[in-house]
Amino acid sequence: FLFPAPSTSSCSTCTCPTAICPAQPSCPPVAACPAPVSNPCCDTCRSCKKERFRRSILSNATYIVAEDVLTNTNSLSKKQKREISKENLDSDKCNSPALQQIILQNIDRVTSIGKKRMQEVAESTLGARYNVICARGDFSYIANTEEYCQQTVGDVTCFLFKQLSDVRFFSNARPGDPHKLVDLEAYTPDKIRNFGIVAHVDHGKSTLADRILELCGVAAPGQQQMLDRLQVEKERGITVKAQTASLPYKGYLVNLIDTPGHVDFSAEVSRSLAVCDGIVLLVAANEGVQAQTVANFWLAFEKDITIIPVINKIDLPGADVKMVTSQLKTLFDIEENECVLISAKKGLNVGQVLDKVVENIPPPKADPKKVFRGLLFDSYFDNYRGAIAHVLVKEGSLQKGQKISSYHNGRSYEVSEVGIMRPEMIRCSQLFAGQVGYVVCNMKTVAEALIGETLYSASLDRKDVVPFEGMKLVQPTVYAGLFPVESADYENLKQAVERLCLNDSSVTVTPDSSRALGLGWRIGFLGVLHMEVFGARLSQEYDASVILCQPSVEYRAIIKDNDTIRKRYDGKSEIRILDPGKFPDHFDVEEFLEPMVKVRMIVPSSMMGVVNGLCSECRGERGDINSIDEQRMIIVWRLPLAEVVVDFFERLKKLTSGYASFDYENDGYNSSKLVKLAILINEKEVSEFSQIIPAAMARDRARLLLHRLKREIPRQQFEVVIKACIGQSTKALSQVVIQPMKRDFSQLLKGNFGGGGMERLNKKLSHQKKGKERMKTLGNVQIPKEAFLNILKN
Ligand SMILES: Nc1nc2c(ncn2[C@@H]2O[C@H](COP(=O)(O)OP(=O)(O)OP(=O)(O)O)[C@@H](O)[C@H]2O)c(=O)[nH]1
Repeated sequence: FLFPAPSTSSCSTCTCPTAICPAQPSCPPVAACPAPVSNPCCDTCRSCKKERFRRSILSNATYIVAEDVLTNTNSLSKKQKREISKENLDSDKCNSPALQQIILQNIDRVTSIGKKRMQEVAESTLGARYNVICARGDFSYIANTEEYCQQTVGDVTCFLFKQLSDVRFFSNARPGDPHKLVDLEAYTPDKIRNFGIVAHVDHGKSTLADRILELCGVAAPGQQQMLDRLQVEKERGITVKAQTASLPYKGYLVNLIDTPGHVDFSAEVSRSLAVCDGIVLLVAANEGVQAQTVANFWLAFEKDITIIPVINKIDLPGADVKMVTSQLKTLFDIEENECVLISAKKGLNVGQVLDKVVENIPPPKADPKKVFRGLLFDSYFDNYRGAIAHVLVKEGSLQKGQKISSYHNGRSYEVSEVGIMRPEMIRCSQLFAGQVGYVVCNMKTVAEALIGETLYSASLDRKDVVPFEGMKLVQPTVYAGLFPVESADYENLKQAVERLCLNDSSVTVTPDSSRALGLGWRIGFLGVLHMEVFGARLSQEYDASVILCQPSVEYRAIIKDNDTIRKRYDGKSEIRILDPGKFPDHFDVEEFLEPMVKVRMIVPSSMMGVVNGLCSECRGERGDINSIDEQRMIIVWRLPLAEVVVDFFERLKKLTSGYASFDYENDGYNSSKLVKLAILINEKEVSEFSQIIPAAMARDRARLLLHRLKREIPRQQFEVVIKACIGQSTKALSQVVIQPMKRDFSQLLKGNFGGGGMERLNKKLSHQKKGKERMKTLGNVQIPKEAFLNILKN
């Protein structure tokens, strides 16, 4: 019996579950327990013994048994079972490091793909039959094995073992066991603090969250990025999804939300702030205030919530605390003495941050006396349990079995589980007013768990319920085609896309198709990084191979005020243009519109010139310029989004050697001259390569496309002319020629340059030329699929 479950009794040293022990109803509390190795009550009381045995079976128990006894487990006495397992305790195959590594590398959200992959890797590397059991929470099994490993990652426990014969999966933990459930009743609103950690990218949010988890005794020291659970988050070291953790601290329940720093995920930040009464605004001492810091400050300021300024990374040699405090004073009027100086990495002064949180952030405005009403602020999809909603309980309480309704969706549910994140899901008996937790209530899709939804007790009449102010829905800014690499994988990919979308409500999906790439989708994302993360998650979590095409933005066209013309566009006065195949006729359009963004950049003063040059090259309009200290300026430009999504940030980083930071927000539409850039190969249009772009970008884009096409299309028997043209015109904006393959007739000369040799050669060459001309008019250019992939790929 190798991995005892965490102690569930109120006494850490004595395993006696006090609540069911009639002999000793007052088992000493944890602190006062005098190390009773053999607590008398456990030996004398029958029901206690019985319960203990039941627990030993139903807790995380791994029985390592010999092959012959496995078939006969039922006949084993309880004692025998324990002894058998003890015998194997010394085995060096227990928790084998090789298996541990395989689990850590392959564990995901317990999808069958993840399990299969883990099994395959173990079998191929270790050359024996292996099996995997994965589940959330406690589970028990009897496995006949001689080598195994049990590992918990996040809220998933995984048992990978060399399989000698059958496995018996015992049962999940008892869901209703009151000993397992955390009781949060003591945390009344005045004992609760809800706050978010916000900062620019890489200023140390997740590291600070790790240290806070350690300080609150929830995590072992030294663990990293505990709130970044997705593989893509771990690999790239970025936070993509905001995560909550409810932690006990000095008699308070502090709910922290670790938010993403990258501009693409700023919607996550504003969503998180809806449930916070304050923020910890983190600034790295070596980099100072950056673009995202400014954006986050104003977000919190507008919401009128408490801001606790914290300067991180003070251990670094390049840390300049004076510079940061003066920047904070200039930009936000924050006094030097308000700042907490910490090193999240070293764990220095982290306690001071929590003390400030408790002292300065007000308790949530919540009323425990009323009937339940809660705000749904986030959700994700679990393959087994459907949508899991994260809620802030504003009034009353929420518990298992309670009937609730959703205000906007108008549906009713029965709550099957409530709990808090710590950072794994921990079941609780009840969630009380002011607390942040999760609720499972048989919502089938995330669409039902609408962000900003008001949940209320079904005992209330809908007309008496005041809904919470909804949250602003974020609109995608960039769109890209998504196709399976092999058309046969379409159905599998469809399922994967649907599931992933359930976890990421900010993407939009519309079916699309292409002659070259088959069936697929046009997907709307919040930015290019969001798009990359989506692609990476598809391959990592669903094992899918996908082609993500080059991103484009959503243009619009105002149709001329004429009934006949408007009829062609379903009577609409304004249309969205995403598909080049549906680009409207210029004569029908009054005006084309292109999306604009307000870009805020913080750059060293010495590099102002180059940055301004870049922005005006990108058709920008200059906005405000302010200095934040002697060395840094904050500059604002209004730029077309199409210019920003391509490679603006890379160019900015290159020009400023990485010293500039940037952040943008949508800023309406501008009138623009748009064109359709068509690619003609031997005078035939290949629609897959067509693009809608502002006329100003057409020439550069045409050159780039033609350069790629020339590289990718193999030489043919005849000459191939590739032209980039505007709209229906056949006049080339740019053109490249791929020379034909030629047969070498020079051997005909055989050194005979005079006489008939030269003549024969010329005759052959002229025949060849004529033949190729004929083929050029008749033949189709062969474009291999790989060429399509390489050109269309982002
Ligand atoms: N020297 C030093 N390094 C730190 C400190 N805090 C964080 N770091 C490092 O800074 C890097 C970024 O830290 P993260 O915690 O991932 O930053 P983040 O703000 O969560 O990043 P995003 O989620 O991508 O926005 C990591 O390499 C950390 O080890 C600190 O106090 N001192």
